[in-house]
Amino acid sequence: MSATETTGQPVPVDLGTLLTSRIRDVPDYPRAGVVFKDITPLLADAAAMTALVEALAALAVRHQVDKVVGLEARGFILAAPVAVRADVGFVPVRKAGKLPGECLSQAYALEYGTAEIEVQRDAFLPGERVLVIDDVLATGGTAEASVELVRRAGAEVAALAVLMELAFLQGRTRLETVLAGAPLEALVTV
Ligand SMILES: O=P(O)(O)OC[C@H]1O[C@H](OP(=O)(O)OP(=O)(O)O)[C@H](O)[C@@H]1O
Ligand SMILES: Nc1ncnc2[nH]cnc12
Repeated sequence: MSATETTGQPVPVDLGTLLTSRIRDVPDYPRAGVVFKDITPLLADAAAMTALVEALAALAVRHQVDKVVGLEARGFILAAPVAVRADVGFVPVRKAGKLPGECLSQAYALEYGTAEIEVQRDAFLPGERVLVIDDVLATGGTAEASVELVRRAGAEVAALAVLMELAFLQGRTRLETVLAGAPLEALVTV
């Protein structure tokens, strides 16, 4: 996206500013007291989505990953085009009961509930390097469970990337131990 100066020349807009401008706050959703970060305006904006996918694909390349993992459901929307752009495979981590065949499961709590996620046991070759992608890091429960699950499936978590980190919920601190030095990349922090 670009703004237009009085000269008529396009001026590049900072990525963080662009992404933030396309994420909408929805108070008291899905529960009273939660401010929900709605990414649908960003998904509907081709220029913003392109910039987001390019930034995440650059991380996949920089961290030399073999696979990109997306977390159901919003993580899928970001991770699948990133995998294509980075020319690596995509692996879905799904809510329990959705994947066929032998799966590994991990239960967890998130900002507004509890859930269980699964990955197929044969999703990775041993030691494959993986970039885990999600839209929002809130309490870190989902990210923590996914990192543990991916490791249990035999892969190495090279990095975890999120579109938006809600810093006041301290997910980054919670993830320090499980990440064990693997970087947490947040494109936007609020
Ligand atoms: O850091 P946490 O407190 O764990 O919260 C973050 C998670 O919450 C949302 O997922 P949700 O389970 O609502 O799934 P959705 O993508 O299917 O809407 C979001 O997409 C993250 O995965
Ligand atoms: N506040 C929030 N907005 C969007 N997704 C979330 N997942 C967990 N907390 C969230």
